[in-house]
Amino acid sequence: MSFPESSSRPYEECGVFGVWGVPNAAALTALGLHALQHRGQEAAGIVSFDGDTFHQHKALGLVGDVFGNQDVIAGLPGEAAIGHNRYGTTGGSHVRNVQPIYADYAFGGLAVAHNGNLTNAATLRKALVKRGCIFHSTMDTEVIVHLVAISLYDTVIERLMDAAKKIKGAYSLITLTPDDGMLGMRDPLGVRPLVLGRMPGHEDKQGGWVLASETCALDIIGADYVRDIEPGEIVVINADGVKSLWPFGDVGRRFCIFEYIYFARPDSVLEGQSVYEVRTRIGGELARESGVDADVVVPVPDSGVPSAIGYAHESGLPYEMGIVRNHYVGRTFIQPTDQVRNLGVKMKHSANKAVLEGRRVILVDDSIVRGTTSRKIVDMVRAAGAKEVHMRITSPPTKHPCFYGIDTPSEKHLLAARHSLEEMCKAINADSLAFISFDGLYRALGHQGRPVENHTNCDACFSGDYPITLVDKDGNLIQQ
Ligand SMILES: O=P(O)(O)OC[C@H]1O[C@H](OP(=O)(O)OP(=O)(O)O)[C@H](O)[C@@H]1O
Ligand SMILES: NC(=O)CC[C@H](N)C(=O)O
Ligand code: SF4
Ligand SMILES: [Mg+2]
Repeated sequence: MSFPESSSRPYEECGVFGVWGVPNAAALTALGLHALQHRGQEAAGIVSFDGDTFHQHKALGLVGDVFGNQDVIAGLPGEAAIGHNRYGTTGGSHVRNVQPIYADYAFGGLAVAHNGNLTNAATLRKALVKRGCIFHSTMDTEVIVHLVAISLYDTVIERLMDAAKKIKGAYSLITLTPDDGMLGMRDPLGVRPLVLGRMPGHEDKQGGWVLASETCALDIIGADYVRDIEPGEIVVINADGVKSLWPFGDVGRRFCIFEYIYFARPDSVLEGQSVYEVRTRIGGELARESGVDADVVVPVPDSGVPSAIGYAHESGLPYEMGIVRNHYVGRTFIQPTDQVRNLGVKMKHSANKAVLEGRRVILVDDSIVRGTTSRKIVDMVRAAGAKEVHMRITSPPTKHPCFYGIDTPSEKHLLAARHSLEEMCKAINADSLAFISFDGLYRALGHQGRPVENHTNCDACFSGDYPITLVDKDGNLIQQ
């Protein structure tokens, strides 16, 4: 099993979704996964439970391709279902690496869907294989399935809690069991999101429950947002309602700050904050920190849009669509080689001469990873006749890989890890380049600045301050 740092791809993560106590749960799950498509485009899967038997369908591809056929949904009966959109962090893009993972135990079946990445999966896997466990995939998630199997506790919930105490890393999990219902679980620091929703009831029947990575997946099926699952919380959802368990106690919280900057959909609300509003505020902070004389503010679509609106508002400059996005091309970083990725950027964006010609342009994007997008866009904007191009980025420089569920490239591929600001500016051919400061970013989240102590969020890909031990990478356990 390879650790994600070997990856030459840019980043992405996964979406999880589950429904309990609602007719046609699989159809709702397919809709929920559709709303979460931006979180993973490699593979999709659903496992349903009809009160007696589990059913599953999973395949490589987009949700629409995998679940576009009514017969497929009809083959997933039941009032409970969980689903997963994958972009792998540990384990390649193969048919055997599609989630949810389903396993048959002596106590019955269990399905698991995971967003995040375990930092001790390789270490645990080694030990599990040694004691006879036979793995069917190369995903980190599968160690959870085996830890549940070998646990000496009686109930599934106790076994899952036992497994949770052995794994390290980031995880938002949804599991489906025959007797205990649907379970949702967030890692002790709550690095990845997970929200609870409820379907409206009808006549004397109460509405069922929904778990999802983001609130946009509740909206698509008409579910009401109830609350976020808390860091370290396990919710058990069944006919008795929602019961919370706290196996870890309170160890703080470190929600991924990049969810706000890039991953999440702008119409989602995470940890009580609208993603759209946070992004527009980051744009405002950026305009205050690194304003420049110019004629027009242009977003790099899609993720640069809300921040460019905030930047334009704060600077008083007009906001214009100087770059038009082709909506039939997905996120560029899903392309596996640099050559294809370069072409992908051209396929995806085109310059709008009517806005750019003769103008001094401020471009706003969320991040520079390899620099592929910025370089292409700046050249494109110049070729369309822009007089000056100033690049403004709504994250601090990305200098470190993520080990918590985002498939970032290793340091050697990260432009900011190896170059100064001036070198980066030159590399992307811009007239000026500025990133949001850490304090500006945290101000946009409602803080005074980046907390010196009692950190509230994970920002390790910018700061190198990893809140959860990187067991496999550092070899701690292996040495022990
Ligand atoms: O420096 P790079 O390696 O090019 O990566 C950075 C780019 O990748 C992402 O965009 P992407 O087009 O993937 O997705 P989006 O449509 O959501 O902005 C991100 O928004 C940056 O624009
Ligand atoms: N990006 C993710 O959240 C992926 C989940 C899991 N680590 C996998 O590789 O399948
Ligand atoms: S390292 Fe970056 S992307 Fe990964 S969890 Fe932390 S903030 Fe998010
Ligand atoms: Mg982008």
